[in-house]
Amino acid sequence: MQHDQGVNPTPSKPSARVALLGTGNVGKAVLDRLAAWTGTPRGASLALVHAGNSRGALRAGRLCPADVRRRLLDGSPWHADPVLANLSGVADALAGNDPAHRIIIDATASSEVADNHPRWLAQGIHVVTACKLGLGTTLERWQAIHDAAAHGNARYGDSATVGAGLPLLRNIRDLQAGGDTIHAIAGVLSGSLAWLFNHYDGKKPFSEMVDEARQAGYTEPDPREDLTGDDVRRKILILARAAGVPLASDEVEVESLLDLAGRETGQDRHGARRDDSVVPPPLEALLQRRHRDAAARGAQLRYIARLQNGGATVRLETLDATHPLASGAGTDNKLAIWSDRYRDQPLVIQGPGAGAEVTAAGLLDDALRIARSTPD
Ligand SMILES: NC(=O)C1=CN([C@@H]2O[C@H](COP(=O)(O)OP(=O)(O)OC[C@H]3O[C@@H](n4cnc5c(N)ncnc54)[C@H](O)[C@@H]3O)[C@@H](O)[C@H]2O)C=CC1
Ligand SMILES: N[C@@H](CC=O)C(=O)O
Repeated sequence: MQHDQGVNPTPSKPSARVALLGTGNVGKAVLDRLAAWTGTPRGASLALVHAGNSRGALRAGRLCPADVRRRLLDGSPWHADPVLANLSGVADALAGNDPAHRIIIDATASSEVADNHPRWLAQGIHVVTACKLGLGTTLERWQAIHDAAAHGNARYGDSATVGAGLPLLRNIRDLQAGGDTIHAIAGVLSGSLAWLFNHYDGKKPFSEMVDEARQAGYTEPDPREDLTGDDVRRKILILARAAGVPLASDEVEVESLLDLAGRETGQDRHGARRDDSVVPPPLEALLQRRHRDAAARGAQLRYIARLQNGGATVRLETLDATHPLASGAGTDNKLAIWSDRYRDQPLVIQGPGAGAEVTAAGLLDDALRIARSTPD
């Protein structure tokens, strides 16, 4: 599968036609970034022709991103026309008479949209995605995406799926392209949990902080996806598969924070869900105690994913302050990669790993790389 790495800037080629799916936290930030590029070469290289969400869609020869954004803010109706809103019509929106690239930007968390990635790729439409459900769930879907991209000679821009656009996948691929085998990777891959554990002091309820992280746009649309470890499971799967270890989803051993609390009290996750709080009282108590114990020895709580010896784990760890993965602030993700050339000391990449702006930037970096390449 071709990824979005080749850059071949050629002035005066037709603008790539772009469809944006999803106008939530990330999609809005994509629109803001596109609006800020109006009248610039970057803006000229990407023509937004379709913007859709679960309510409907807008479509035109060239949509004005600022207008689309305004219509979201003022609540103007979006066409609920099934032809426009229906995913099967998105490819039509991208059709044109010139050989311009066609790009779908997926800023949804929708499995239905991810199901369509292989179909679009097979049609030669490039897909750029923040959604991890394409590469980070079943091996069958992951394989279908690879096969379809090869068949359609299309690219799959996945920078935003892990690390919210940090160059994690790119470095793993570059190392392998240079002849290295990836031996192991380990890191903090959840921006929301990093933010939570960086700010939690055991005084303010963890549940309130989860709500703050949600409002700041760091969590998944459903924060339980972060707390159960499902989001990190998908990310370590995406990294592992890119590193040449084709793990199935259930081969990742995940310690869900929700189950962790349930195990202590004998209440299962479903029992905990019935009281309708995202962070049930047993988890509050458990985190308070784990935080107090860690702080007493100057250590940090970190939710760590590891790929080693062909297996992967995700769990809450207490790391000494001097541990290479312990440092970091805000939503920082931090990934250590061991390979042939980085055998003793790993390559370490760190930076903000959640948030609408960085994610939108990662998506549009991928889209620009595609737009600047020569259509095949
Ligand atoms: N928030 C972050 O820091 C990061 C988020 N992501 C990913 O970005 C994606 C979007 O996240 P948010 O913007 O926070 O979600 P959100 O819930 O704010 O927005 C999702 C959008 O998708 C739309 N949508 C749902 N089904 C659709 C369909 N069938 N067709 C068209 N649109 C549809 C919804 O109407 C909504 O506009 C998720 O997959 C998330 O995992 C990735 C990296 C970082
Ligand atoms: N919910 C995710 C957002 C980015 O993928 C996270 O917390 O990292």
